[in-house]
Amino acid sequence: MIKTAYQKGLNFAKEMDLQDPLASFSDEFHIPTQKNGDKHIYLCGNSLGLQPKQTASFIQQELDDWANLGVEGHTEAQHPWMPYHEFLSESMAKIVGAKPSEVVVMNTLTTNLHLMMVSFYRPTSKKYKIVIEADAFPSDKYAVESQLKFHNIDPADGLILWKPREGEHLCRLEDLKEIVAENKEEIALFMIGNTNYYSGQFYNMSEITKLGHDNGIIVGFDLAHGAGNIQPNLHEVGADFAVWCTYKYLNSGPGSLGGCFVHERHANNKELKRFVGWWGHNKDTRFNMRKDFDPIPGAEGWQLSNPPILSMAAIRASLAIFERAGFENIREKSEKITGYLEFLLSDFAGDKINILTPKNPKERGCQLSIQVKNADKSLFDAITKQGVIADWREPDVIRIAPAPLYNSYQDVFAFAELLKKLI
Ligand SMILES: Cc1ncc(COP(=O)(O)O)c(C=O)c1O
Ligand SMILES: Nc1ccccc1C(=O)C[C@H](N)C(=O)O
Repeated sequence: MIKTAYQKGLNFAKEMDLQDPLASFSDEFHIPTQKNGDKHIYLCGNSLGLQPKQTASFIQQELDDWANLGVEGHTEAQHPWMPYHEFLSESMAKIVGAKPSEVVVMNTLTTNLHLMMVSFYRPTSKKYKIVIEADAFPSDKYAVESQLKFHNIDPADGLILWKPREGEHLCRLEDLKEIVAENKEEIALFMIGNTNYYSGQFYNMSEITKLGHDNGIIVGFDLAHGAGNIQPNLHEVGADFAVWCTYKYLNSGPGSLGGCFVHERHANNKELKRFVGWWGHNKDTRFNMRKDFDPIPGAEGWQLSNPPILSMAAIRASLAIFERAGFENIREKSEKITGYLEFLLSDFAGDKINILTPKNPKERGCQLSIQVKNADKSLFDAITKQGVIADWREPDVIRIAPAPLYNSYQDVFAFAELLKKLI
């Protein structure tokens, strides 16, 4: 009887894989291998995405051009290094729903967050507070606290935490509205991590942005867990700025460069204060060297330095896969495969498993954050021992993220069966 149910479940997962139009993409990635030679079940794209097989050749091309051309590669490489970041903008813009002139790949996430706050967090003695989710990623919290301190504002006064209610795990928009109603004259900035790294909750960006703008508040998003996972539609939503990394769902390698969005309404505002460097200067006169700073209109104008081409080559390799797969198809599979994971878990969850992530597919990406009653990290360690790579966040959450580009329905089925056996 049990065997039959198992077989039925497995057959269903196999059938879903057969019908999956993105199924062949998993062959384009290196799937980590266990010591016994079997492939791992990799459900950890929320932390570090897998390596596309074509990444090596994209990087090799730049190494070859460097070997053969030396400095001339800046202009003569197959993909000249001088404008290299421009080769990424169009594909990256599609991923975050922006115009190419609104996005730039540069630096890393926390650096970009600081650069954006230099420009967009301009506190006055009356309007100086920053709102952030209580469960924001630590780096974001450190960054906003240090910006407050930089402006001689005590975080105990200047930082407002948007918290879930007592006994709940998710933040409610009505509570953010309440915060605004109580502090509207004083709030200068919303800095919201979307999708939230811990709960997997994807907040309604249009409503948050409208709420902010209606009250004279600048709105910025950290899309570390959003980019390549959900569609943030940044231009339409009207956010002022956003930052993200490319090593999670964008599969560009550990510590790879980040992305940055500046809405086009700020593109030509030369009055905006910013920290600058020569790569943000007008390209026609950049090498005249002695000109006053003349920012490139749009997001490119926030660049500081000439970027690391080898890292950008990895991003080009990854974005080429997104172009071929089509982001809408990725989203479609994401909803299905995460829904399938949720279905399998709820089948045996009883009161043992609590999924923190919202049920509504429009309020989440592919990650489910799972709490198992009375479990400690030994459960996670047992899962790991059986070949599943997922991650654990203190105090008691296992994050599972089926990434539509390389995970199969059979991966999800195998994980659910394992968890069922272990709890
Ligand atoms: C939401 C969020 N913000 C910030 C970071 C830090 O990014 P970075 O180390 O690239 O600055 C991460 C992940 O590391 C993250 O998930
Ligand atoms: N970049 C890293 C380097 C080392 C270890 C973890 C990370 C992560 O990215 C963690 C991720 N931001 C998270 O949501 O947990």
